[in-house]
Amino acid sequence: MAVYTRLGAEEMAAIIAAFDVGTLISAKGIAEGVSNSNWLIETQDSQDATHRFILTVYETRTDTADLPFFLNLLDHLAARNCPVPRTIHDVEGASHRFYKGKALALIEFLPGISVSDPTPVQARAVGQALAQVHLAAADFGCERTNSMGPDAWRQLLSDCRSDGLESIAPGLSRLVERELSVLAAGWPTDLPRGVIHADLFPDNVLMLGDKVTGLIDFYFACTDIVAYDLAVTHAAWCFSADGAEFLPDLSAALMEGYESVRPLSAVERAAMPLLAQGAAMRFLATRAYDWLYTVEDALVTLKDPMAFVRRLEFYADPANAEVFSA
Ligand SMILES: Nc1ncnc2c1ncn2[C@@H]1O[C@H](COP(=O)(O)OP(=O)(O)OP(=O)(O)O)[C@@H](O)[C@H]1O
Ligand SMILES: N[C@@H](CCO)C(=O)O
Repeated sequence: MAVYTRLGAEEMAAIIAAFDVGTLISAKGIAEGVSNSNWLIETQDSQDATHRFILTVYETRTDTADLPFFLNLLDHLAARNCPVPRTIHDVEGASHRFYKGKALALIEFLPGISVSDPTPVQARAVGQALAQVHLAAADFGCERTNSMGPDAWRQLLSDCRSDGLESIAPGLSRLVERELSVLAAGWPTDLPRGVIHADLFPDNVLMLGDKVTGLIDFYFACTDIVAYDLAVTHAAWCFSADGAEFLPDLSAALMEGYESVRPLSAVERAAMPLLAQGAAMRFLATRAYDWLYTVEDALVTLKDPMAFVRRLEFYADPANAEVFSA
């Protein structure tokens, strides 16, 4: 359940009035998502036409200093025909406002649903959309450090401590230690960098049939290795949810879709197995940390770290490197 902030009807109407999008006629809290509070907003304009928006109130996990990067990026990509929501600027032209000390933004509502069992055709479309974002962001001009990069994984996993990792699964601390050394020794420094989404899981993609209608939740977007974003997306889309089964048809379709728009260079392709190990480590780290330290009565459903331990083991096996070959 992700509505942490309570807003009365009059408060909501006053907030919406600052955006010049008509009169508020309904506001429904959205259950999905864990970081911020979200509402589906409906308004009516002077011609009685209705319009839909998403209102987000940013909670503690989002640093408001990063909002110009996230929100300007949406506008930049939307202007270049990427399927991302535009931000609605307020009557003063600002992309976000503050209400009772919290930042909020109104963004375009996009139709579509998040698929749970993607088909290869859908995976191909996601690969294309991701590559389109990478190309369209090339002239964005703003930078943001990846707050979930290799240093953050190491810190989170060290905070989990060996006994914490062992309580999740016997042998996990050894595996993590070994793989962190492999990643530290080989993490590439010479690959093309750019703006990446960094969290393109199926729940962050809206689809209608085989068409991608929305890429959402850009709140981990940052400047990093572009091919790493493809590795994150591969880890997120090409396995059964528990990570036990690799889905080769989805993998081939995702890679093919991506490369139909932005072909990988030879060095990027050669780095993919290691980048994918890094991607698996990133989600293993955040999930393990949340698994150990989220208070029991929190409203969120915890995500299983083992699902990414299995992916890490898959990517670390040299026999599987061929999934990234041309
Ligand atoms: N532009 C949009 N159009 C339509 N629906 C949207 C849009 N943005 C968000 N949603 C809906 O709101 C939900 C939550 O959005 P989002 O994933 O951005 O929230 P969050 O709390 O930041 O997520 P998380 O904690 O998973 O990172 C989505 O699953 C989707 O159902
Ligand atoms: N998409 C992430 C959560 C946000 O970092 C996960 O599934 O673990």
